[in-house]
Amino acid sequence: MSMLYGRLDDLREQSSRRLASALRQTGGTHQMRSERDTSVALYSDQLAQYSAVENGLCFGRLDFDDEGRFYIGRIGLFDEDREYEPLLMDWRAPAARPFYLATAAAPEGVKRRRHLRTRQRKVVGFDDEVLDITSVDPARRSEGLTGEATLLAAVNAARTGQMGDIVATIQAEQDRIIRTELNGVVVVQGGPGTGKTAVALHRAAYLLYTHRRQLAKRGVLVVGPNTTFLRYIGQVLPSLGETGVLLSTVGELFTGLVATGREAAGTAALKGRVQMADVVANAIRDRQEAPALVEIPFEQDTLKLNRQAITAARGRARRTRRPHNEARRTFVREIISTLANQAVSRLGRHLLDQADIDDIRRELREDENVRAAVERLWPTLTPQRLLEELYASPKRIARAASKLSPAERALLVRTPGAEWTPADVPLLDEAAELLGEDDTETKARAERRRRQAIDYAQGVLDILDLEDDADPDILMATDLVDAYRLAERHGAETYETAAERAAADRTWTFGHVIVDEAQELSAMAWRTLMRRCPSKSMTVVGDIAQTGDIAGASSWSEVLSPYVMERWKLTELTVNYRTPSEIMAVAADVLASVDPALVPPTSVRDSGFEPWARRVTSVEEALPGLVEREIPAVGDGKLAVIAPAASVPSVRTLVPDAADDLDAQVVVLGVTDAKGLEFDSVLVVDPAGILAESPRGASDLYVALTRATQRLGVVHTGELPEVLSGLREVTG
Ligand SMILES: Nc1ncnc2c1ncn2[C@@H]1O[C@H](COP(=O)(O)OP(=O)(O)OP(=O)(O)O)[C@@H](O)[C@H]1O
Repeated sequence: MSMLYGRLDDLREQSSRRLASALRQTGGTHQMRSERDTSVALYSDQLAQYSAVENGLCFGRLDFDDEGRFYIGRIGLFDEDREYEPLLMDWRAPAARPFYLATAAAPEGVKRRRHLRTRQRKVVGFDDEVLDITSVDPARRSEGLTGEATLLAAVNAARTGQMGDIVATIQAEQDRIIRTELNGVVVVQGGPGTGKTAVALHRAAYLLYTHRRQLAKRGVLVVGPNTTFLRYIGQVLPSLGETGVLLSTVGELFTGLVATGREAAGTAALKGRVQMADVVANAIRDRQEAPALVEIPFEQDTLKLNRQAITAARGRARRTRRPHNEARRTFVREIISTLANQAVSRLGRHLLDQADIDDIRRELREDENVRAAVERLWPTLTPQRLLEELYASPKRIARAASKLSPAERALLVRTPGAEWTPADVPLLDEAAELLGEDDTETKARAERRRRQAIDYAQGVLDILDLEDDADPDILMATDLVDAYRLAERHGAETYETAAERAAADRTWTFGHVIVDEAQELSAMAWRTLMRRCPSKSMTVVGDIAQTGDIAGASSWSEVLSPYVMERWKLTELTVNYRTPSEIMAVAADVLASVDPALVPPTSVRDSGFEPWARRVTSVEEALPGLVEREIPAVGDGKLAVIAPAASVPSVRTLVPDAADDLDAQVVVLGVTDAKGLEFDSVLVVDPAGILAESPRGASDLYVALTRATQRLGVVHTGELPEVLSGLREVTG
């Protein structure tokens, strides 16, 4: 072990030396500077990676029948002095696969698999498995687990509020999914706690390792349901030495806008329906107006546009099939030409030459009244303006959404200035596609960046000039020219990771997209995501049985077939690593009430703790004491109180130490925010309230019950819902 850490230290020192020397270089030709920037980025990345893999650098060893052996770890290390012989095998390398897949029945030449337990840089223990067919006991329940002792230690450990990586104990069914080929859509369906999120993140690391060249350029996007969840999983990829992945919610994908507004569940569900794509398209056409007559005062005269002329211009513009803001140019040209003809014939065509006619056109184009008229007939629109003005006007909604019922249309009405909601984002994105990019802000940003680069280049040249001790007055002008040129070249080659560039660009398309809790996404959100991934290289991870959002999915085929028809591959995870069997037995009844055909995943272990229910006369009175009593039981771990969304604020006041950030020991959450998370102990408050709160209430209760890794208690005031009759009632 010390040899491996010695090698890691050498590499770290080498990179910091190179980084320091790159940082010391200043000036030089533009090419030297851009090379320097690339080196700085490269060495900084290397240093970040070396620190990230410090913990648990090496976690396994494979001994082969032919007496060969090698160590497995987070990254590959090679012996420089001995022709780069491998010292440590990267877990993602094909040669490392038997560590995850070899079994006694199919040992792949492996004699022994060793899982190493390390603390800081020391080995503190190990578990060996001898892959010997005669040792297979067919009666053992856990047969088929890889590295069972290490796995059980990992799943039993107290939770920290941050998801950890599972690189040392990936199971065979998970490994197969992680290493599925890059192309095409892979769906990972699995019950709660089956490691879907873990698999998705390890797959991102695997794909970046295996297809580095292809993916580093376009980047990988991981989409999660909310920012709490993204924070929870945020450390996993860095701990695997990967930092260039963009983590985002769908609500954050519309660059330059924060969609934190809230709205009624029915409104959000409606906005998620695929029919909204037509509503947005109709809303844009509706803005291309053709009134019976428009009169435009121009100089001493009044020019007239009748409906026929407007419709003709509009037809031409529409036939370009360009987005609204781009087609506007054609519309303007047609209108100006109609108006110019009128003006010319009134003045007398024979009195004017071509230069006069050109002047008239120019004057018309610049005239305030003409501009205002054109703006009314074919306005320049941003997605924000389009939607805001649509929501503000029941009349506009009626025209754009004639296929919706009056009650549905009423759900869309909203006063201008209200905050954008997550369900608005796919609509804004749809609108942006149909309107054409309004890139004023991007252009302004690029211009600012260019100016900074010019200032920098100018600064460098100034220094060089001074060093040359030349006449500053003469050099000024040429320097300026050079500075522009240098800055431009320099700017084009500035090093930014794909993830950074992608985050600043709405139209960025990714090399691979991973969608977690994918069952929650609406049809409109899928359209947004599919646009970000034209190659349709995607990993879609979720559990149809856990769908809580009314706009969410009821079947993978329904979600995916509009984009890839039947060309997607279903993979399944069946073992639950989180929830112990005692809790799963209770959750299984709830699952059966969602759909009797659904099969719950099999728990990998028992906890020895029986979940309970307690009927109380008042939650206000009882809950603080129950929380107090539960805290010592979780020790260093975490406790979550999960309540119906509507009662979360009041429940929070009952648990004084509770916070909504996951670092706190006790958190109070609604089901939506608890999705994908886990805690050592969970208290579910008011299960009947959770069931009643949404048409998908049973799925929500199933999610709430399956968040616990050890202990579960249910607190209720009225009768315990029928689906929980398997719980033991306790008193006192
Ligand atoms: N092979 C493994 N080794 C160790 N721990 C594992 C393994 N697979 C999963 N786990 C652990 O099980 C827990 C559940 O995993 P994860 O959150 O990925 O499940 P999930 O399927 O996404 O669950 P849900 O659908 O409820 O969100 C995590 O703590 C994860 O680290």
